[in-house]
Amino acid sequence: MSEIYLIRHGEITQSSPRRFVGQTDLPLTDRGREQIERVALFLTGRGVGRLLCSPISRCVESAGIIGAVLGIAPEIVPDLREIALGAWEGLTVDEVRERFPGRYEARGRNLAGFRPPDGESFADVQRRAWPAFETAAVDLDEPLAIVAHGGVNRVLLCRILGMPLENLFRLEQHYACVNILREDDGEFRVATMNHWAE
Ligand SMILES: O=C(O)[C@H](O)COP(=O)(O)O
Repeated sequence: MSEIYLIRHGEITQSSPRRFVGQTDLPLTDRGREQIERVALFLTGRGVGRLLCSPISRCVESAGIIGAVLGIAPEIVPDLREIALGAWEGLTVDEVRERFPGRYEARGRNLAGFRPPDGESFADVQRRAWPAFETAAVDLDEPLAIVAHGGVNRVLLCRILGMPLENLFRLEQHYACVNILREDDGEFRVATMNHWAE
């Protein structure tokens, strides 16, 4: 049995009102870097031998900070990238409602299956992210750390918890939170969810 630390990247700049981010490449804020430095300290001494991250720069940067402290080179895993929100990326909820009437509400009724134009559904994300996660996380000899996203972490947690994707936003994922998972004989358990410190 070994532990998997599933982490969300640190804070990024968000405008107010909030805009859909998806795969848009936004950098960490200074606060986000500090949050991740605290995660690196939390992981110190826990025997983490491998560090994976999404290819999007907020995760690459977060993993770089953690890797520098732990002395591990991060490995990029393309299938851990955040959900593609296509034509909705960069828009506010009001702008989506204006440009795509009724679609924001349609998404709310079908979070698992709804795809924005040129985008993905959460079921699509689960289909690609779960095999990437599982391949890396079974039969571990030493603890593993993964830096990914709010959407990716939630679909992985839903799968482990046996929760329908329709409920995924009930799972909180703060910036720089750590979820502690345990794997035994191909079975995963969630030991701690959304652990974070300010
Ligand atoms: O807010 C969004 O549109 C995306 O889910 C971004 O999530 P992330 O900040 O965890 O990448």
